[in-house]
Amino acid sequence: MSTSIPGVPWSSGVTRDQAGALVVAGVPVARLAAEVGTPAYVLDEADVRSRAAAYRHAFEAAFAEVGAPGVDVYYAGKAFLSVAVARWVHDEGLRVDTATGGELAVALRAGVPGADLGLHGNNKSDDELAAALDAGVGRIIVDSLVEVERLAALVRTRGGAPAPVMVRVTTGVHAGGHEYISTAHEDQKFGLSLAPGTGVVAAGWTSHRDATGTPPTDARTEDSAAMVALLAVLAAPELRLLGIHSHIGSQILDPSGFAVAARAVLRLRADLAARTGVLVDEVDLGGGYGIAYLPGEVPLDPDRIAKDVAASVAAAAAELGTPLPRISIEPGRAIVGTAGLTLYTVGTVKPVQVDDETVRLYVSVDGGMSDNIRTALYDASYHAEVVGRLSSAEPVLARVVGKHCESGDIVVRDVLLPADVRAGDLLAVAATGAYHRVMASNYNQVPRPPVVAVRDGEVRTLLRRETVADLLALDQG
Ligand SMILES: Cc1ncc(COP(=O)(O)O)c(C=O)c1O
Ligand SMILES: N[C@@H](CCCC[NH3+])C(=O)O
Repeated sequence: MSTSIPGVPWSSGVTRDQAGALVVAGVPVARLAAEVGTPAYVLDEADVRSRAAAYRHAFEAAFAEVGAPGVDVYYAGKAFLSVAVARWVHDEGLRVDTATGGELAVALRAGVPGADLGLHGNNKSDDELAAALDAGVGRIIVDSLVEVERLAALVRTRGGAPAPVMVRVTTGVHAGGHEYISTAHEDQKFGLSLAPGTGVVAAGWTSHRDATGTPPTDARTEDSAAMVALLAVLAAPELRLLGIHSHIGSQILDPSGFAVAARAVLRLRADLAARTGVLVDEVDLGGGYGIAYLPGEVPLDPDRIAKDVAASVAAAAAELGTPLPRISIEPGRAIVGTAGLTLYTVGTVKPVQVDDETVRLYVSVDGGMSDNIRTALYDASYHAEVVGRLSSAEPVLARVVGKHCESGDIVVRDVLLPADVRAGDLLAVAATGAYHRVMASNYNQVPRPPVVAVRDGEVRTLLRRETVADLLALDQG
């Protein structure tokens, strides 16, 4: 995927005009600031669409090449979801993965058919499960033994067709940009372990038997939690087992973990078939494909990763003597991350003597940790530039900070900015399309910024700016 400004992770529609100001999909940043104000999240529609299409084509081609029966790409809506974005990705042939009743409601409002939706979550409420059943979602990804029981009971009470289910497993692969976004090691809350013997604990064996009376009849104490859950789904007439799901983490730049996880899942699928005669049709390998946040960083390439994963899946299936499953993946960040930037206005600029040799320029912007929590939460790194004008002043060490009452309110920890950066300058932070607006807060009663889409010189508001009146309206006195 080419960016028009080499090296910097702006969206593919970003250019500089003759005066040096940034232009996003034909819209100069000064016009954006005048029309929608700052701070604002700006999303390049063409970039989202082309990355969605690139992932779909790459995985379809790679798995067709190895003879797999098909591929589905689910856009992970947790990265950023609005009605328009759900429609864009669905137009591009993607399905939509949701993680809560709220995300499900947005996707449904967008008109995505239930059959093209999935529902995840380690702690789904009965209301969320019922909403998924009402919508006829294509798959519910169960995350615990208790949920298998609860979902079966819900279907029993409501009547109707068996619920289509995938079982989320943890493969023990440690991958991802930060411990908090790594999801397949043992000591965390997601999924069901593949390690032998873990089924005993996961099932709360005795109490599980006593409490519910419906342990899978042929489960053994040496079984993994994942195996016990699969057997439980097969034993429940209210559930229809579609397949096995694995998601190893997020912002993964070393692709080796995908192959290891894929092999582990295929082995479990073969073990289940040997045990029960049921060879499940589908395997989901999750999302997690890393993007560039800094100039020079190299994102995962969809064609490369698709070929590698397809080769590993094909090799594992051949070794195990099982036919290839239908494959699905769930990229989120890789679809919307690079498409977004956050546009701020600079306020206070304060040089601070840090030690005998170093002066750091603290550049305050009109947002902060309420619109970008990733720096504080994951120690994430970003690139920022003064984007309203070209400066010939020398670059100096700077830190972009927000307006919150917190010294950890840092947006960009270290960046070189022109020494003449001043109040009123427009400043943009790159690669903020994923996990920014959706993780935004109202800390210090700061209203959340809008999300605007740009395309061919047009600006369209996807989510309007919150106002103080919105916040006051929540306050019931
Ligand atoms: C189950 C599941 N699928 C997909 C994703 C999307 O991950 P990413 O945005 O890194 O592609 C996540 C988030 O880590 C997830 O938990
Ligand atoms: N919110 C995280 C990713 C979590 C992925 C969802 N399981 C981030 O900003 O990187």
